[in-house]
Amino acid sequence: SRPLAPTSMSSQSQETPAVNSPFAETYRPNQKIYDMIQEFRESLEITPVSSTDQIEPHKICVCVRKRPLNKQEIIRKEIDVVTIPGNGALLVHEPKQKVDLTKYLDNQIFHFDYSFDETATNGLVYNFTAKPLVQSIFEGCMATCFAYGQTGSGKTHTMGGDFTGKQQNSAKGIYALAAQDVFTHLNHRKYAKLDVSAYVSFFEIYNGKVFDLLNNKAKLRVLEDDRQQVQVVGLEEVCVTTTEEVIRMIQTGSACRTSGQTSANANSSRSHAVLQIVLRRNDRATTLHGKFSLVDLAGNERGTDVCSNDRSTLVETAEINRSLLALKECIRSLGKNSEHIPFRMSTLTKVLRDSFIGEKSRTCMIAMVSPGMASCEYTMNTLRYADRCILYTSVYDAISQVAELEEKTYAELQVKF
Ligand SMILES: Nc1ncnc2c1ncn2[C@@H]1O[C@H](COP(=O)(O)OP(=O)(O)OP(=O)(O)O)[C@@H](O)[C@H]1O
Repeated sequence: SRPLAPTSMSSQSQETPAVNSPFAETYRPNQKIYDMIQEFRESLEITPVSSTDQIEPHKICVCVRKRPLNKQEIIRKEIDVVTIPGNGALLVHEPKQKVDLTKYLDNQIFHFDYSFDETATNGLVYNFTAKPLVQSIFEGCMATCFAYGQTGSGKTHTMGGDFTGKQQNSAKGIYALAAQDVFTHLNHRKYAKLDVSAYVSFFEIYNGKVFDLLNNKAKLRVLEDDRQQVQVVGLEEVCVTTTEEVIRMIQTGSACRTSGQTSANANSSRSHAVLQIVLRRNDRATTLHGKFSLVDLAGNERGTDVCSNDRSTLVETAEINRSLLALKECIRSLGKNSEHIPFRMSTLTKVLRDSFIGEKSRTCMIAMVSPGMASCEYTMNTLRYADRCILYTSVYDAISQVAELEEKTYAELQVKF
C-alpha cells in the first residue's frame, strides 16, 4: 500500500455552529471531515467492477468488498470513509489531527485483484471470485474461498446469503451460487465422462475443535495418517443432486453455528464455518477428484472488542487470532511455492491442508470492510492482512519471472557458445 499525500484541511474556525449545531436537524458530527471526503470523491473518476469486465484466472486471488452503511450508522450520520474508484483500487480516508489540532485526511490507497463497492450484489462478487474456482475443481483442483473481516462487515451475508428482514435468503449467497454451478457443470456434456458425483459437508471450528453442523454439532477428531492426509473422523458427507438440497443443509447448519455478542454485532459468529463441496468418482473407492472449501471466518476483532471479558471469551478470541495468523502464513507459503507449509499451526489450516499444497491449489480471499468512520482502525487491519497475502504473491511472481528470464537467457547463451 502506498499512502497518498495527506490532504490538509483548513483550520476548524470555519465551522459555523448555527448550521452544524448538535440541536439542528442537519447536524452531523465531524462535518468538516465529511465535506473533505466529498470534495475528494468529486475529484475522482469512478469505474466500479461491471459484469462485463474480464475475469482473470488466478492461483491466489485477493479482493475486497465494502458493505453499505447500515440503518443505525445512517441514523448516527456516520461518515463513510471508504472509496472504491475502480481497477481494484480502494481508498481509506483516515481522519487525523496535527499537533496544532488542525484536522486533515490521510488518504491511504490499496490495490487488490478486485475491489467491490457497496452497490455490488452477491452475484457480481461471486462471478469474479468463487465461480472460476468451481470450474477448477472439475479440473481436479483443491479450491478454497475465504470470507475475512471484522464482525458485522458482511462475511455471512456474502457466503450464506442476504437478509430480508430476519430471514436469511440462502439462495443468494456464495455457498448456494457455487452449488448451483456445480450442478450445471455436472449436467454438462463436457464433464459427463468424468463420472463424478457431488457431496457436501458442513462443519464449524470453534476454539480449535471441529463440530459437525449436519449432525447435531457432534464433536469430531482431526487425525493425520502416515501419508500426512488429514481426516476429520466421522464427518457427515451427504451425496447431493440439487441446489435445493444444499440450501436446506446450509439453513440447518447455519442455525446451529456458535455465536456471541460483540460491540459491533449482536449475533457475531465466533467460529469458522466450512462448507465443502467434494467431487468423488463413481468408483468403488469413491476417489476424490476435486474439492471446494468455502469458509466464513470468525470475526477478526480483538479481545477488548468483545462485550464480556470473561476468561472463556478471551481464550476464544486468542484462538481465533491464532488461526487467522496461521491462515495468512499458509497463504503466503502457497504464494511463494514454499516446500514448507505451516499448516499444523491451527486446526483451521490443518483441516484445509490439501488446499495449500501443490500446483492444484486455488485460493480466493474476500476481505470485507465496514465503511463507517468508527470502524476505520479495523478496516485498516483487514486491508493490511489482505494486502500481506497479495503483496507476497505478486513479489513472488515478479521474482519467478526474473528467474525464468535469466534461465532463458542462460540457455540461449549456451546454444550460442
Ligand atoms: N453488502 C451488503 N449489503 C447489504 N447489507 C449487508 C451487506 N453486508 C452485510 N450486510 C448486513 O450487515 C449485517 C452484518 O453482516 P454479517 O452478519 O454478514 O456480518 P459478519 O461479518 O458475518 O459478522 P460476524 O463476524 O459477527 O458474524 C447484516 O445485517 C447484513 O445483512
